[in-house]
Amino acid sequence: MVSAKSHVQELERVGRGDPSGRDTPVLQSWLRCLNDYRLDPTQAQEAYILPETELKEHRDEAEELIRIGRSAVEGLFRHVQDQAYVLLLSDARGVTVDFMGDPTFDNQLRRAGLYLGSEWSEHRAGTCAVGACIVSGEPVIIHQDDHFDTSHIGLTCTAAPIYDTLGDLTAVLDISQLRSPTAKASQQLAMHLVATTARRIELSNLMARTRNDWILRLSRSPDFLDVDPEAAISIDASGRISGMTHGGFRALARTLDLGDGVMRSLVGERISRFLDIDVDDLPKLMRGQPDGERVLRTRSSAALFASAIAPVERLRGTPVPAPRVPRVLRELSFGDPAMEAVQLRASKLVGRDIPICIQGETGAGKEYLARAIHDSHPDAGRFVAVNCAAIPESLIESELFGYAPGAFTGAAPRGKQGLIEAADGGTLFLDEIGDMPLGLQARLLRVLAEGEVTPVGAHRPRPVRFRLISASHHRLEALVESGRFRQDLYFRLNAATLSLPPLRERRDLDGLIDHMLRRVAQEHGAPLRLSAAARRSLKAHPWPGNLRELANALRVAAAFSDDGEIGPDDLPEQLSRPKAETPPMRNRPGLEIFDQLAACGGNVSELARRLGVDRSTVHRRLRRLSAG
Ligand SMILES: Nc1ncnc2c1ncn2[C@@H]1O[C@H](COP(=O)(O)OP(=O)(O)OP(=O)(O)O)[C@@H](O)[C@H]1O
Repeated sequence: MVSAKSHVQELERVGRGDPSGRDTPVLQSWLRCLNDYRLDPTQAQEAYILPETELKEHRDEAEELIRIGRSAVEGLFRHVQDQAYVLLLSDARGVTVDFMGDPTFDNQLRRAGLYLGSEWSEHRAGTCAVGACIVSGEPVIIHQDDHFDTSHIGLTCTAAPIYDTLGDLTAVLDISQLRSPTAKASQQLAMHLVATTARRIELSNLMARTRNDWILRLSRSPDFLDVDPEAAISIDASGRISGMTHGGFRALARTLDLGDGVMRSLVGERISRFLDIDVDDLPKLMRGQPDGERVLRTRSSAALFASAIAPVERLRGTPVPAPRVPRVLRELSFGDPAMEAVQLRASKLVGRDIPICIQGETGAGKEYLARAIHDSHPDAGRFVAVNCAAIPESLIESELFGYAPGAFTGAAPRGKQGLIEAADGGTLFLDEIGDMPLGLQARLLRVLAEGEVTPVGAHRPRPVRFRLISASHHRLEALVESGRFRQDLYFRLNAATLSLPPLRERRDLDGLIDHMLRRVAQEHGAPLRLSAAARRSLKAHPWPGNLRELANALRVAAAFSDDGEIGPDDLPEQLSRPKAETPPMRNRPGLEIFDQLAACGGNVSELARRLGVDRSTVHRRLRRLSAG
């Protein structure tokens, strides 16, 4: 590697106009750094990582792109992770909004700026792949001392732009290494991979956004036309262009010899201006037609292989129906607006490969909701629930990951399958994820990134595929801020957040009471009625233990009621007694735990600390009480 001193000298020579053997994109970027941004090559600047709140804004804006790009980016990462590559998805301002790297090298990656939240705009970081790509709009390799700032001259970075369907650069996909061979040519394959992945993301984006239009896929060769075309254009029912990938723009621009920078202006043009077809010809280009017939001519007489996809509406014959909330999800509430919003959002996530994070106070129904989402899918596989707070820390690893035969003293001789593997093909529900020890968070992150689990003591990873739903009563963001929860895991888990309202804020208490009473009556084996006075007591209670406390109260009342009529005296103490009275110890022992929990703001860990017991003990007590 060149020394910082000789690097600065070279930059100064270029600044004076001396000839240089560097690639043109690198030289152009150096000159922008020196002349436009007035960066001082002698002042090395560490990589800049955005503060949490700012990063969240960038991520929120890029949410859809991150979701659409996720599977392509994960696919690329699987190919390159063995070569210690890191992947960064940055937004159009150069801020890294998604990141994949080996968690083992976290500290080094963060220091080098190859991390979530790093800003790689050219005016801040100097010549770098993301920054140069944003300015030029072209894929670029910035290898080692191509970087402007001496802090970055050990890195090799290759980036490709991602354009939105109207032609604006919306993101940059970057693949980087902390250490690499000296020759720049070593990064050509990286360049090819990153450009291909960017093209696929653009295609997914186009397909997702233009469901009511035709999609025309084009390539200069028939190979992979249906699965990985060079270019794609969406066309509306009147034959006008409604969007395109960047490859699509190039294909059109070539036909009329148009220059760069006019992509946006092609939207709204008739496709027949560029290609020898109109919208009525598109059905002939659909899959299933003979390959030889799926060729068309451009207005400049070049031949292109083409493949058309009909609008979704046309394929179904009817307009796309609004999502209906499946029955299991519908039964979660009885007219509460906040819950209805949760139910609608949840119904859109059923059967999708999007991690869901459920937030809500203890007993608010997080696991119940997770099961309802799972059960709403007809082919859902197993539902494996893991309470990270209830399993003692020393056992979590082997419970989750399983272990190989003879992995440790006392291990079962045939080894043991872990809960993650047990969820293969189904749903893994990680309850109280905020209580997962930091070391295991890194291991879980690896499972999620790689789709593989390695049992304790095993040498070979096993592939796993599951839907992930996590839950926490902690505000995970606060845990991230205090360093108790990994930020990268947090971002991976909460692709979609569902926040359950606490029971005291719900406006459907009457409906809920009736619904739960019917269920308790079934368990009880006899009909139950609630007196008006008992209902008033239930409605006056603040429900610190939420739905669990309500279910529990009704079970207790059912047990005390003599003739199936529940009166106020049948309710647990904390509900039936006037607020100022000292409780006589008449009720089932242990129910006061709900009040104690409320005093701790619903925080099980805090209550465990105050009682001087394990979190798992508190959970066991709560569960025992709610099991009636
Ligand atoms: N919508 C609902 N209708 C009927 N009963 C419900 C509903 N939601 C939750 N419950 C009941 O409330 C109790 C607590 O629910 P659940 O275990 O899902 O809460 P949680 O938020 O996951 O609790 P924790 O934070 O302690 O893990 C359970 O007994 C469950 O059966």
